[in-house]
Amino acid sequence: MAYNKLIRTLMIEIPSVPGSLGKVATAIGLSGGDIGEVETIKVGPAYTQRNITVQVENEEQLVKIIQSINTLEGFRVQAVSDEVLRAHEGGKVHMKSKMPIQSLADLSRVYTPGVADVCKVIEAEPEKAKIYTNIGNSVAIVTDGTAILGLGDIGPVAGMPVMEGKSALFDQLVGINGIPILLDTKNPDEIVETVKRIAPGFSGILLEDIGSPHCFEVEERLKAELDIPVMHDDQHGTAVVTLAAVISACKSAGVDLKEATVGQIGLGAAGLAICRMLMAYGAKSVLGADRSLEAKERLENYGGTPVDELEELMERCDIVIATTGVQGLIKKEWVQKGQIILALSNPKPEIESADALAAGAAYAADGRSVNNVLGFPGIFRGVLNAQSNKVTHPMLVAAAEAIASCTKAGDLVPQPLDRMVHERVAEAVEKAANATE
Ligand SMILES: NC(=O)C1=CN([C@@H]2O[C@H](COP(=O)(O)OP(=O)(O)OC[C@H]3O[C@@H](n4cnc5c(N)ncnc54)[C@H](O)[C@@H]3O)[C@@H](O)[C@H]2O)C=CC1
Ligand SMILES: CC(=O)C(=O)O
Ligand SMILES: [Mg+2]
Repeated sequence: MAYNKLIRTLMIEIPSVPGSLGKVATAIGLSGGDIGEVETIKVGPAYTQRNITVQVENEEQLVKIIQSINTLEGFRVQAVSDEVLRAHEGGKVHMKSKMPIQSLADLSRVYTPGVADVCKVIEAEPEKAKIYTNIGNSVAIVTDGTAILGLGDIGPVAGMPVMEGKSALFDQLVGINGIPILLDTKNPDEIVETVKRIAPGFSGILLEDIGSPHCFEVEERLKAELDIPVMHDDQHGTAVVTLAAVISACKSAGVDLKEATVGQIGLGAAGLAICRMLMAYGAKSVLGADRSLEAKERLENYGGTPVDELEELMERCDIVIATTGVQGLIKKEWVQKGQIILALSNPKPEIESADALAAGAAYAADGRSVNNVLGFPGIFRGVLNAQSNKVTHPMLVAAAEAIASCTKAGDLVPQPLDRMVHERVAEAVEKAANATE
């Protein structure tokens, strides 16, 4: 099933006569729905109850499907459930014990009194905590909830599904223990103070969905004040993956980045970091637009060129990247022939890739494929493997080049679930860390 549509499960009561399931399938198909799994819940003499999963474009189409099933004689949609919500029931991650605790001997080994000896070993030699606890493999995923995806300041608790998602990805892609930490403050001093105080339990800090401009100060201060690696994913994870996509797009389109003009729409956390990365990587010039004057001034301070009108930026640039959180911001008629367009906002892009391509773009991608999931797991795996206490610019460039090197000809980035990509990123980052230390 495609992942940009709504997925719903319909619980339907169907007459127990041959051909009934076919009638439901036809009703769903004629209304434009796409059928996934079909599950039989109960078979009775008169009625059979089935769960049918359908993929639909929008809520209106869902309503149409339900109405058309209900107009069939003897058929009734009893309930509609949301597969995505169902997948989140009870949360997506779970802290689990690695040790079986079946006997009293196990208990005294894993817990008291045995554990006290381990505490004393660590007290005498604190670095042994990395051997005898999971601190060496744990990263805090810290948010204040101020820029959750492109949903804005919805608060840390509403942002928890995203943090649990990052945690699940850390675990499954690179075996890191990612612990979500929700902060009940947006005050930079309090964020820094709180993260510093919880830092002893972790070997790295991934700042996530902390909005601009306070994210810049928070990250800089934590980097300076902590002796473990700190990275704001929305800035640097995104910049890494965007650079990888730009490298691939330039290669495929025969564009030399050193001769290219890049336009960045949205100069917040992601946008400013992307500009800085592309300028450092040698783009000829980087233009940037934002509705905030301060954001444009920040770009200018880093050597970029602010532009006031989006249309002007679209006209002047070979490569356009957007991270505003505003769905549909880029109009089809602004797209130039042969342009490379990365509309990276989640959950919905500034322009659909199909529309950008139809309007003449040579390459187009959105934030579901060009996504920092390709970056942050391998970056932290590499940094932890190298036992480095920082994430540096050369490590980020090495990560971007590793992602680009795993990309198939014609694609902009590799498939995020390809474990080999994350291994390559980790190796490249570890190598870059060892080269600088
Ligand atoms: N694909 C990916 O891996 C990633 C995508 N993103 C997406 O980028 C978007 C922004 O995220 P952040 O940079 O963290 O947020 P942010 O809040 O730090 O930045 C958003 C910026 O866009 C500007 N903006 C908003 N509306 C605008 C408009 N109509 N015209 C011009 N500028 C406008 C704001 O002034 C702000 O500077 C979100 O939708 C997020 O999902 C962010 C990180 C990773
Ligand atoms: C992917 C991500 O981190 C974001 O959209 O905020
Ligand atoms: Mg994010």
